[in-house]
Amino acid sequence: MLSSTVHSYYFEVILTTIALLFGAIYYFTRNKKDPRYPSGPKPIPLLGNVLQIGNNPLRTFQKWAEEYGPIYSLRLGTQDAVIINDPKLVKELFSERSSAGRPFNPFTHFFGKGKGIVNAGGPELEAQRRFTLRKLRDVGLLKSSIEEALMEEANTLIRFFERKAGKPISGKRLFNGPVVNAIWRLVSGESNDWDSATKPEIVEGSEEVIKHVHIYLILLEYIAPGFFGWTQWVNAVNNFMRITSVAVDKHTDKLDVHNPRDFIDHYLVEMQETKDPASSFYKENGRKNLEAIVGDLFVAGTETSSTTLSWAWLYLLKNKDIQRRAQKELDLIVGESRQPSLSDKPLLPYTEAILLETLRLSGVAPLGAPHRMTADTLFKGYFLPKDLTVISDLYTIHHDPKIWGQDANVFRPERFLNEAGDAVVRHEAFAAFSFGRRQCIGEGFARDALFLFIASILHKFNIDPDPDSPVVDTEPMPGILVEHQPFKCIMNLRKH
Ligand code: HEM
Repeated sequence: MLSSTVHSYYFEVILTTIALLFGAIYYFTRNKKDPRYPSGPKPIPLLGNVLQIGNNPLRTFQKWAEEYGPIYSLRLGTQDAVIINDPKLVKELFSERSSAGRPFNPFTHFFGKGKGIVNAGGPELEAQRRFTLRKLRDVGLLKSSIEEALMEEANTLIRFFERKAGKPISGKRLFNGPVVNAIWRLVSGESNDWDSATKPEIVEGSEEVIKHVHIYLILLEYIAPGFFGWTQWVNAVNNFMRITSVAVDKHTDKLDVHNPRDFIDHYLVEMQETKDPASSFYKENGRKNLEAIVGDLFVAGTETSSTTLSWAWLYLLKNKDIQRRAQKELDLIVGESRQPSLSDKPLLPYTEAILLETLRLSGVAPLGAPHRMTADTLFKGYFLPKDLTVISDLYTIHHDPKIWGQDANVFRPERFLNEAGDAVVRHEAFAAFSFGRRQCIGEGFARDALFLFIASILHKFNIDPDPDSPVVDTEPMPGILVEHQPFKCIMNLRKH
């Protein structure tokens, strides 16, 4: 009896030893890297470098950039990643087809189930991306209706501030309504009064999705979904997708192929003209892609744009002299009797420079969106294996004193102007919308919308401090996007 217990004990010890040995061999062979793989901070088993990243990832990445240079590696849990913080290198690598994949992400995947743009890949993505980009950029019907819609949104914003003039207002979430409405108009042609007592369904729906996003959702989906918010988030996404699906149904019923009015109409026309069953625009596949793209435009476009606008408000609140210089330019070009329009843009370089400097300094999408290598690649002597995650550290690029000078952390719109101060200059290291094959497709729309909103408000109002609330500093709060601290301001009508 005793001998059989001892026997089975030894047997278990031997089995465990063999299992551990195999585990160790697997771990070390799996982690044995090509000698040309970029180096980086030393990871620990299972957690990788996660603990070293700490509670201020942006600062940690800046420190690692100094220590390890423009390309270095990290291990995020069991996932290998390479970080790039040199604008030329990001541009060059992201222009290559082999860097244009996306790693699996439960959030974006839940929205599009691999369809659409943000989370898709391969030839289907290329066709969908090309079509959407063309429609957003086209100087055609859609483009002119976008301009008209943006002017109206800017006007609603002015009326909103007129009613609030002289009273303290919170600078947080101030621009969600107009931004969501502008994108919804572009997509569905429908306009809603975001400032009404009951929030329009689309504003409420997209705010719910954002409200329930937090970084722990990814892990907690598997542990206690109801308690930690996964279920609420899934419900919010399903509700949003229902709104989209209803809009597509309505458009299908009323479609006039000779007179497409908005993005959904344009897409439905493309679907009708597609006769090849293998095409990503064909029937059911086309419908799935269309609904996924609508979700993508909201996920990628709303929070980025409205947070950028809030940052502009904070920078302007803290820089009265910059407000005055922009207002001087606006008074000279636009005058008193009308609202600024997009056609004024070339003559309002200082106002545009305010927007560019806000995009640079705030860095709302600090790490862009992660890419995935789709093939083994040798890049600048470094070996980047297939399936490696590649992250562009746009925040470090935008705050690098070697690029922007010793005042890299100062809000100074002049850095985007020529010497005479009368034209905007292109800065090669300006990376807010990233570069290459997955570069933001909403850049033109975002730059037009944000420019028009900033110009229209500065034309009419001064942004002043609330004497009862301290003016906060501009140190960002770390998160998925870079958010400012809560602040209050008072909008005072200007006396021309
Ligand atoms: C201030 C506003 C915005 C900023 C800073 C911004 C920034 C970015 C960045 C950094 C990326 C990642 C690019 C990459 O993967 O390398 C991206 C992707 C994307 N953006 Fe934007 N974006 C903004 C507004 C918008 C708007 C208004 C829309 C749509 C109307 C939009 C639609 C998209 C889409 C669909 C993608 C995914 C592209 C792809 O996967 O191929 N963005 N954006």
